Parts: sequence; C-alpha cells; structure tokens
Amino acid sequence: MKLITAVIKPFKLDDVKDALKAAGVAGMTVTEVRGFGRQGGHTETYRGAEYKIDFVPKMSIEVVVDDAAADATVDTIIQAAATGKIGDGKVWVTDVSRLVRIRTGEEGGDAV
Ligand SMILES: Nc1ncnc2c1ncn2[C@@H]1O[C@H](COP(=O)(O)OP(=O)(O)OP(=O)(O)O)[C@@H](O)[C@H]1O
Repeated sequence: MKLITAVIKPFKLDDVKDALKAAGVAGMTVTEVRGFGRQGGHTETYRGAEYKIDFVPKMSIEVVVDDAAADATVDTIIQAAATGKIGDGKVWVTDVSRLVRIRTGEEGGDAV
C-alpha cells in the first residue's frame, strides 16, 4: 500500500477529487493547510489577496492505494492540479505498513 500526499491549490480540489473518483479511488482525506515552497520572494494571489513568502493557503490530499495504482494516481493528481503557474504544489508517495478498516477488521488491499 502507498500513501499519496498532495499539496495543491485550493481551487483545484474539486477537479482533483473528480479525477480521482473517475480513476476509481475509494476514499480520500483533505485538510486545509498552509505552507510555502520555492515561491519565496514571489507573490501568489488567493481570493483576491496577495501573499508574499509567508504561508499560503493550500489543500492537502491523502489517498491510500494499492502499490500497482500508485503511479497512475500520482499522474491523475498532477494532471488535475496543474495550472503551470508557480505554487501548483507537490505530490509525494510514502510506504504504508498497515491499513485496517475499523468496521470489519479487513486489512491491506481489502481495506482500501
Ligand atoms: N519540501 C516540502 N516539504 C513539504 N511541503 C512542501 C515542500 N515544498 C512545498 N511544499 C508544500 O507545497 C505547497 C506548494 O509548494 P510549491 O508549489 O510552491 O512548491 P515549489 O517546489 O516551490 O514549486 P513552484 O516552483 O511551482 O512554486 C507549499 O505551500 C507547501 O505547503
């Protein structure tokens, strides 16, 4: 199992969610976060306000998928989240050692 974490522009959340659902992803977690990348020294506009260097509002997405689906899921997120402009975000992949569905006790791929 892989945990795919993506930090994206908030207005791209619906596009990414729709693309992931279309790709068959069974669930996801989203969190409002703030952060910065290499855009330091530049400005970004969010809801009409300009942010400089400091923490820019972003959405963090977490999706756990089978190993075989990880690369395609990353590609799906990139395609849906990209604007080509600075601050589009990042996506990274982490190994998951155990996944359990609390209701049934199912584990691993059965619990996705
Ligand atoms: N190294 C990192 N570790 C953790 N989170 C990061 C890292 N880099 C960026 N982020 C998160 O991703 C968000 C968007 O990053 P950003 O798109 O600015 O990355 P970048 O690599 O600087 O790319 P760009 O050149 O497009 O700005 C940041 O606001 C931050 O929340």
